[in-house]
Order: sequence, then structure tokens, then C-alpha cells
Amino acid sequence: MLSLRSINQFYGQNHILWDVDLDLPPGTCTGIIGRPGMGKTTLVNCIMGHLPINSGSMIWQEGDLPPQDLLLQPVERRAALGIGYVPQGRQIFSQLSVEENLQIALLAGAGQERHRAIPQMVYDLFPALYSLRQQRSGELPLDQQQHLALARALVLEPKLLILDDPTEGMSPWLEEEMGNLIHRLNHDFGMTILLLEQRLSFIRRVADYFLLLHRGRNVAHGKMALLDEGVVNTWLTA
Ligand SMILES: Nc1ncnc2c1ncn2[C@@H]1O[C@H](COP(=O)(O)OP(=O)(O)OP(=O)(O)O)[C@@H](O)[C@H]1O
Repeated sequence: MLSLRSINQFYGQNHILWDVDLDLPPGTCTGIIGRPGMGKTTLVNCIMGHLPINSGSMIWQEGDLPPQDLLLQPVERRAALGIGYVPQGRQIFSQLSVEENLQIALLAGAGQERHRAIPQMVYDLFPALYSLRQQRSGELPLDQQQHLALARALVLEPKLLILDDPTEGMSPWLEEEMGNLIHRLNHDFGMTILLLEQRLSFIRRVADYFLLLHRGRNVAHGKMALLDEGVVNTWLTA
């Protein structure tokens, strides 16, 4: 679905990402882990086109269609291509209603017939949002705000869904519910998932693969079973 090779990125003179490779096979769930400040959000901002990279390649491939160079696609085109993004801290428009938030997200796919209405699957997944669709979103409880952030990414029916720190500030009960939702999107809807997460137990529960970033370098990756205590003690403990 998405393959990154040798991604390098700088903030000014600071070299942040160093030759990062990442493969996201279709239908899999991958977790990017690492201590705070190691480059996880920067990598996703590069994938979304919010930050330019200095070198490397990003190839997008869907089914039997020819591969596409993602770097040639502007930001708005990446959403229309099938990449959904739930940013850290949700970033919903708190003054607007639930429905207005969803309509604005739909505009990212403007011009494509299939994106003219909010897909039924969004309200099927989040029935409470349907009842609350006229409510100002800033007045929603935390769990509903998180559902709205997720719903905004789902209105364009993405093939790849990227979630940055989806369990931030959540109680164990809400974390469990978020894990179930991600599992459903991955298994029942066949979405490829990329997850940036601090909570190891959560990653272990929902992801098939991991990539571990340390100071912007990919120091370990593979199937989840390879994320053993040795790796954790070397790279993730303070
Ligand atoms: N706008 C910016 N300008 C300059 N440096 C930045 C900027 N944003 C992030 N950085 C630096 O880039 C590095 C990687 O930051 P990034 O936010 O990608 O890490 P992270 O792993 O996502 O951290 P967290 O888990 O806390 O979100 C850090 O050293 C950070 O200080």
C-alpha cells in the first residue's frame, strides 16, 4: 500500500529523520513507537505532505493499479487518494457542530462523486454522533470528540488510516474501546492502519508490526513478537 525508502528530513539545520524505511502492506496494522521527540509525528507529517522531505521516496500502490509517486501529490490530493489522518490532540473545530465538522472533512475530497455525502458507515460506527449531529462539538465529552476526530478521517473512506496518539488522555475503559474500533476498521473494513502510540500494551494488542524510532532512526522493526523485553529495555526505557 505504502513504501517509504531512505526518508531524510531536516528542521532548519537539525537532521530529524535519518534514512527511514517503512512498508505498510495492505490490510495490516503497524505501530510506530519511540520515546517522546524521536520523530514519529514528523514522519507522519512527511507522509501527509505537511512537511517536505529532503531526500527519499514514497510509493503508493492500490490493488492492481500502477504505483504512484506520493511525493508528486499535493496535500489535498493525498486525502483524496485514500490516506486518512487523525492528528494528535484531535483538532476538531470546537465552535462548529458535529455535522459541520464532517462536511468540512468531505470538502477534502471535493470533485469526487462518491464523496458527496457522509457515508452511512460513519454513523453506523458512531451512532451517538448521529444523535448529536447538531451539537457544538466543543461541548461533546472526550470520547465523543475522539470519535468525531476519527469520523472526520473516515468520511472519505480511506484505504490507509493514520492515527497519531489515539489513546492520549484516555481512561483504560476508553482505551479498550478505541482498540476495538481500530480492530474493526482493520479487520471488518480492511483498512490499512498506521498507529503512532506511546502505550506499548495498546500497540501490542492492536498492531501486527512495529517500527521503532530512536533519534529519527529506525532501530528495530518487524512482527510484533520481535518487540521483546530486550528491545524495550534498550530503546524505550528512560
Ligand atoms: N516545528 C519544529 N521545528 C523544529 N524542530 C521540531 C519541530 N517539530 C518537532 N521538532 C523536533 O523534531 C524532533 C522530532 O519531533 P516529533 O514531534 O516528530 O517527535 P515524536 O516522536 O512525535 O514526539 P511525541 O511522541 O512527543 O509526539 C524533536 O527533536 C522535536 O524537538
